Amino acid sequence: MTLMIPFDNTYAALPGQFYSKLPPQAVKAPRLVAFNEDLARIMGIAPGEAVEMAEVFSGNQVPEGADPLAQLYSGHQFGTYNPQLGDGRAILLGETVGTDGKRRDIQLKGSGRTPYSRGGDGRAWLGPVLREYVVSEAMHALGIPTTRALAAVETGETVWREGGLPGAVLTRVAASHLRVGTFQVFAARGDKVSLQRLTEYAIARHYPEADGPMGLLRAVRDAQSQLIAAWMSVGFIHGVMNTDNFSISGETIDYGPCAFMDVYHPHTVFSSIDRGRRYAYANQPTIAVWNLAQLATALIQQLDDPEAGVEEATEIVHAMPALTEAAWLTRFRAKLGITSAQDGDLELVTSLLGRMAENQSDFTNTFRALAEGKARDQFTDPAAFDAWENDWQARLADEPDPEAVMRAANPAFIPRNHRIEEMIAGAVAGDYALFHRLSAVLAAPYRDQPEHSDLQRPPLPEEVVQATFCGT
Ligand SMILES: Nc1ncnc2c1ncn2[C@@H]1O[C@H](COP(=O)(O)OP(=O)(O)OP(=O)(O)O)[C@@H](O)[C@H]1O
Ligand SMILES: [Mg+2]
Repeated sequence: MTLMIPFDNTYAALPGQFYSKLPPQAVKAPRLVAFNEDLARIMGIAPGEAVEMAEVFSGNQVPEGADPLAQLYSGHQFGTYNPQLGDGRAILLGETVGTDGKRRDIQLKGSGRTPYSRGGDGRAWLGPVLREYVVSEAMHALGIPTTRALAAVETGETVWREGGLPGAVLTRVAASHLRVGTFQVFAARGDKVSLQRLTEYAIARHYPEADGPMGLLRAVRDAQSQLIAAWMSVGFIHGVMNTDNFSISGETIDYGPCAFMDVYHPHTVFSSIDRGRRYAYANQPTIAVWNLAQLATALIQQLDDPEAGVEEATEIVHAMPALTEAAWLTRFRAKLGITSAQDGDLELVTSLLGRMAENQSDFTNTFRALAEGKARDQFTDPAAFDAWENDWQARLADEPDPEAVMRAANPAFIPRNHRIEEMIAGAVAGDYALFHRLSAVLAAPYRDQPEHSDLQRPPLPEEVVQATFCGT
């Protein structure tokens, strides 16, 4: 068996301003720890022996047909513009077109220094690599647009963070790695030609029906409002929604400090560096609008008269909150078993969420329990649920099969933080059992799997993860 990746590269054919071409840096002793056969199959990749795959997915061996490069981008980090970021620890190997006709990037993350590394070492350690592997695959199984994980390799090298940690490389797959920041860097430089080229490229690759820069803006807005609503519906907190982590394709990207909420509270933040709570759970829709406004600002720079584009761009951006709210309401209706729309639905949802916040309710388990008639147990004061339940039951009267709707909208399993941490601790000690179990269970998050009910349990007080770290 020889690994075969049918590369078909387009980004590498763009002009040189968009990237730096260089191979990944070799590592000492690569060992393949995970390979996603299902994803490989869709991508038309023929797997090879583990040893060969370890060589390729660590970056030690550049596979035939790859055209490795680091992409240039910039971005607003916590609201402050950083003029040059770029892949400081990632290498795009190239693209494939899958058996489903979809074009996907294949990128190594943690593959060594590049011209964009600034002070960084270009590396990743095993913890964040496995976190991104499990959580991104869980998001996919939840039905939420996301980058995916094709492989994970331990490098056999030590990465220095707070102390010495095992190094690793993630092979990430994405519809593309175009970010809002990819546009911002050329707008900031006043490079209209590159901006136009990039706009054409993004339209051709993601939104062929879009008409010009404003059509692209509209398409990104629509995709992102759906995405944010989907995040909200599963209690996902991205944690670092900087414009360089905001994709043009509408996929979730960069699983650095992300986390799923256990106890519901709208102000929940996990990321240790998000001291201003900018990226709190309930702020995500607003931040998405802010990010879209940065894309709008960048895109209009390519117009002959940027001022003339301001009005249309503003209108497009201003329509985003209503679109996100509509998508949000559709999702939360489904979480209550409702498929039709009636006045009062919004109040029904917000009233439940308010009671959950006051009663320490576990977000995932409360919604899942609705279909099982056990939700009142999730409230410190069950009477708070009873008062709401009457209105809800009355609303369900016209719904043909609310239970099936709820079971398809409310996952039984999410990647809970304390389990992710436990998995990482295990893997660092050489035990991948929990990694494999989480991967298997989270592949079917809407299915009852009573033999894995321990993975549904919220953390005990001593297990609660207080903070997640970008220190990746
Ligand atoms: N260890 C590192 N060495 C060099 N550059 C790094 C390192 N970690 C992060 N960076 C760079 O810092 C910037 C912002 O980091 P961020 O945490 O958003 O990215 P990331 O997690 O590496 O990548 P991505 O957004 O591709 O998932 C990026 O330009 C990234 O490449
Ligand atoms: Mg990033």
